[in-house]
Amino acid sequence: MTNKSTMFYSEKLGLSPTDNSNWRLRTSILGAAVWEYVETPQADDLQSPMEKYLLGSDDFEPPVYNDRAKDAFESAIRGAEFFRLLQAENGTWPNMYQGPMFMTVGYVAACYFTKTTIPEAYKTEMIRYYINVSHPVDGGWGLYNVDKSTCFGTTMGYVCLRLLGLPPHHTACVRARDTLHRLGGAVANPHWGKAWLAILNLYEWEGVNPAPADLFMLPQFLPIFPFKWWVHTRAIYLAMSYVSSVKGKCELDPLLLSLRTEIYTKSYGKIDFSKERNNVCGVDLYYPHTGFLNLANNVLVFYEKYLRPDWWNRRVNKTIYEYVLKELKNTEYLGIAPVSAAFNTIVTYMEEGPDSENFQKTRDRLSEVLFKGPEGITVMGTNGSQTWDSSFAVQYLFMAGLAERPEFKDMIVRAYKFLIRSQFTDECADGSFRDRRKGAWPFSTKEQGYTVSDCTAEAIKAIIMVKNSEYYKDVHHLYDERNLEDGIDILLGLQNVGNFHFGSFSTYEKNKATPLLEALNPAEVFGNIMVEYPYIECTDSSVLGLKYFTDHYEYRRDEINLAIDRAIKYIRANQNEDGSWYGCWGVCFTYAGMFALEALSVVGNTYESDLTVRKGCDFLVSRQLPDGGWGESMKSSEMHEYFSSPNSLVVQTAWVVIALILAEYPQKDVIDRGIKLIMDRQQSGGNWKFESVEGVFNHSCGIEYPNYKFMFTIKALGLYSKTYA
Ligand SMILES: CC(C)=CCC[C@@H](C)[C@H]1CC[C@@]2(C)C3=C(CC[C@]12C)[C@@]1(C)CC[C@H](O)C(C)(C)[C@@H]1CC3
Repeated sequence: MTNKSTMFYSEKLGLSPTDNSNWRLRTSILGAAVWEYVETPQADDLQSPMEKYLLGSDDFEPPVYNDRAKDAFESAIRGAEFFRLLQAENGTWPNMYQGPMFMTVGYVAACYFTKTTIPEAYKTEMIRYYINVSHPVDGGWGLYNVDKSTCFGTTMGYVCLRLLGLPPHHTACVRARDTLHRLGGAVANPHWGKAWLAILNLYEWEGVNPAPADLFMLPQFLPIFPFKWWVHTRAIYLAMSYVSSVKGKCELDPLLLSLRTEIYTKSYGKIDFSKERNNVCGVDLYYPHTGFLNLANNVLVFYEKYLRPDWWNRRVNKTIYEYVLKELKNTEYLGIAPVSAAFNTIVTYMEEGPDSENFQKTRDRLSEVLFKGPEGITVMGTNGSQTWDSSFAVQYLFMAGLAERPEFKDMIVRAYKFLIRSQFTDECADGSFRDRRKGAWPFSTKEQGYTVSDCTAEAIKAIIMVKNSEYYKDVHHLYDERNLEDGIDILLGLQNVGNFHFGSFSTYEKNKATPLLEALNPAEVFGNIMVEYPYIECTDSSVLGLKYFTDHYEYRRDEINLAIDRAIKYIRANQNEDGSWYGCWGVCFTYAGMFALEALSVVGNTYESDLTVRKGCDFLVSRQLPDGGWGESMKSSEMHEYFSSPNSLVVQTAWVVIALILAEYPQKDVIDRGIKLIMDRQQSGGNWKFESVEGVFNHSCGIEYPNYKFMFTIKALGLYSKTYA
């Protein structure tokens, strides 16, 4: 057995893990990554160091340095040497993009519903994961892996464990069930939890608030027309509304019948489900219903029950299904993200049956969101973070002064080639209400198919860096720089320039409908999901990409400069009184502060010359901890106020150091102390350890970015040695 010698909780409970040495990560040139369990490994199919590292195997052999790095530059080199080991053949850095605890249920339920067998090794590891991240005190689960226990997390976790084969008397089940009952039982789930339970025939559809498919039939000019919502929300509700309007549910079987007796505090037959629609456990509730939503739900329930003719329902679902098929076509059957992907699998199965190509292809791609790590297997936030990480890796090696060293050339070329392959080359199907995408880049893979503003900007910058370097002239011909122009067109088109947060950038599209729609947010556990909002980080990255492009190319220069100008004004205007910026995708003020100060710096603003920069730096400096580093807790994201973590964290220290160096902060000793902390935390192999969750979404859900602890530290160390050499 080659599993890490640390004893996991699952082992304490007597569950044996699978053999780490049998797992292989199969990757495709477009970035797909699937873990396969090979029963008898072949001699020509050895595990790579990357696979061993990701699995946490004992036989992973890191480089060993017997001394401490003598200076920041040497420390950066060691970090990059280690990071190089983690790159896959295809140029990406596969990693366990874990956190959200409400994704795995989609995979398990979709398999159960469609009678798809989950391979034994996967089952074992999924059970292990749940057990190993269960709450140490009460055995439940929350919204993300280190959250307090919630009804949603605990119900989904419990149901998964049981469907994956753990018996009800197992200690893990007993503890989780007690916690679930204490939280009110499964009736107190939020909307998505209730929907999964209803699909599994563990709850009645009359107790689930409507996900009205009819909305997709409304005239397109109305703000409430779903294709104007945020891309994720509309993709989830599209497929969910199909299932909900036909009240789709699994066949009952003995296991489900038993589950019905386990997850509630009273007997199933005694529950009046119609009265439970709005029952949500207080611990879960992040975004309570508005009175308006409750009214709308009541009207819709009446409509669905008494007024909606069946022929109309069929017709609506026919339209919905056409949209689902378009989504599948546009995403090579992946769907935008795991939640909608699971719903899409169920919908294709219901509509076309188990033997259909659409169902099988959709189901088969589901395995790309699973990832095996030391604690087990979970469903990740997306099918990876490939493009985003590769763009950063290329850029930061250049910025750190490492890219033109021979030992790193291969790694950069591979990432550069991956970025080239990941640029969109075609448009979405007609009538799928998607914007132009040719020329843009996604967050994960080209096949996933969704443009993201900052991912496009960062990829553009990375590619130009390679194109500009003489050292890489042998690979310049691989990319025709005219293709950058398409990317620039898309990026310029993404800026919000109406009366909505003028000058800002959102994530996937520009804002298309009023934020007043948030009054209809039915999800209860997430805020700000109905429409596109402006984001400081997306705006900052867009400035970085546009500025770097216009420094090297003539194309649309005036418009680019105007866009930059507007974005910078937006960034300035959205600084808080105290000099901070709130970050939505990383934890939290340190993350946004770094991006904002870098954007301001590339257009020439420094601590000396600019008041916004000065306030931004002073805010960050005032949060330095006695050990010289910085650390921020997830609580900042939830509470919109700076909460320091008790100890400094490497990633956030790197973010702040980068910000201060780029802003030309005058007091070098402040920066020295941050750099010292990063160097002190470097392990003997040149790596850094995971310390705390780095990312977040929708203000409430933490998500890990395992590559950040390498990329930002290397950037900080390299910039430091360049600046003060
Ligand atoms: C509440 C819902 C709809 C749940 C599904 C989860 C998705 C919405 C999350 C998971 C990963 C996620 C946080 C992500 C992003 C959006 C929301 C995602 C896809 C984006 C692309 C937004 C823009 C950001 O700058 C950045 C590129 C970092 C992230 C990456 C991950």
